[in-house]
Amino acid sequence: MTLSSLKFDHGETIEMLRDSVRAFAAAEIAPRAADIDRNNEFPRDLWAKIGDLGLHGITVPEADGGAGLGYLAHVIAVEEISRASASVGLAWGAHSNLCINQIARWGTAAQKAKYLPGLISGEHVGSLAMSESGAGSDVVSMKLRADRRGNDAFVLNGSKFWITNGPHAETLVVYGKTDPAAGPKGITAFLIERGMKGFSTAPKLDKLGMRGSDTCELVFEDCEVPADNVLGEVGRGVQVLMSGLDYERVVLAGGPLGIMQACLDVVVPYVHERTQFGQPIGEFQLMQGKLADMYVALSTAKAYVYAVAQACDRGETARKDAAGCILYAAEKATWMALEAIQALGGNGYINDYPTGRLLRDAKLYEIGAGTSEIRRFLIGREMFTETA
Ligand SMILES: CC(C)(COP(=O)(O)OP(=O)(O)OC[C@H]1O[C@@H](n2cnc3c(N)ncnc32)[C@H](O)[C@@H]1OP(=O)(O)O)[C@@H](O)C(=O)NCCC(=O)NCCSC(=O)C1=CCCCC1
Repeated sequence: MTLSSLKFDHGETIEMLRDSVRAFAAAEIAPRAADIDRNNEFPRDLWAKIGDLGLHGITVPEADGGAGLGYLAHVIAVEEISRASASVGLAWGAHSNLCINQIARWGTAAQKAKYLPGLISGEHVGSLAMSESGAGSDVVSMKLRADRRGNDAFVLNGSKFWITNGPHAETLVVYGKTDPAAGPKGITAFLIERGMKGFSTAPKLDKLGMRGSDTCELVFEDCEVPADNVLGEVGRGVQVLMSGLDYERVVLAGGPLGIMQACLDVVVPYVHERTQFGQPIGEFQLMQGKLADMYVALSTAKAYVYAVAQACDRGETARKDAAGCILYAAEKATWMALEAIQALGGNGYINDYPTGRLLRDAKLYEIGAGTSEIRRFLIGREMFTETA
């Protein structure tokens, strides 16, 4: 018997999308998830297969070669991929949302024609770089310099840190300071290509979790970038960055939803199979209480995340709730992975079971795309100012 879940009426297109991504992820990703984690390896071969499914350009308008489906569809695809492997879900979210969606939203016709086809087919991997070793939560204090050279180029010097997909990306959206004295108004976004002279990547970082999603430092040493590669306007990169973070938080909130579902996928069969004191452990009310709390947490998180994604699809700004839905989903995912370990007892603590991986992967979502503390700050500040 399979566990039934609360139905959200998202219409036929979204339900078909969910079914096809779920079937793909179950066949192509889930069987490899433990090895991907153990070997600390980004499964690049999946990119072409995801491209064949037409998923990479999920939010890109059809006129630009995408599927034109929107943010709710994007959340659901991240959720289903993350259910199979959270680290593949994260790497794909960085590719499809942080990179592709930003180019689709801000790119000129020429930029879109040049960069989107390779990213949408899966031939190329995409990345986005804002953080630096000294500018994480305080992202606008970034130091990467982008100095004008004549009318036609900028020269980038500095580095970016913790960059998801950095080791593999052919196309990167990178933020730098074109006017360091202007604070946030001195930020500009650039499109960077692997192979540009003066651009290199350091060895990948050895992370606690999300080990199928490679992360590294990017280094820029007199890297000359054509002025045509400015994404958006010079000096207005902070708008590109901040609005992108809102969409990123909503879309990546699909990750913790997938992790929570993966916890149930392990725990529910286990409580039937495992017997203690002469009966399946699911007969014990303390275990039924755990099941209930897990189910309610996932259903609540889904309702919040989906509602915010639908608001984005209606064109509403959702800064407070973008932060709110990922805050809630991420904290519940970490809690739920701990509950899953507890439900499996000794087995939950050994690596033959996926529970340890789920916990290590879940923790990233309380840090990446803004820490829980930054999310609370954003929500509280907006609540205070909008009621002043
Ligand atoms: C919120 C924050 C802590 C502080 O913001 P401030 O108060 O300085 O920003 P504020 O004064 O709110 O705004 C600045 C300008 O920006 C405009 N704008 C804001 N929202 C928007 C918007 N939605 N659309 C357009 N413009 C916007 C704003 O108007 C202002 O411009 P103005 O001065 O008026 O000309 C911000 O720094 C932040 O958020 N940090 C977390 C970074 C952070 O989350 N990294 C995570 C990187 S790691 C990551 O992403 C991943 C990790 C793992 C996997 C993949 C991804």
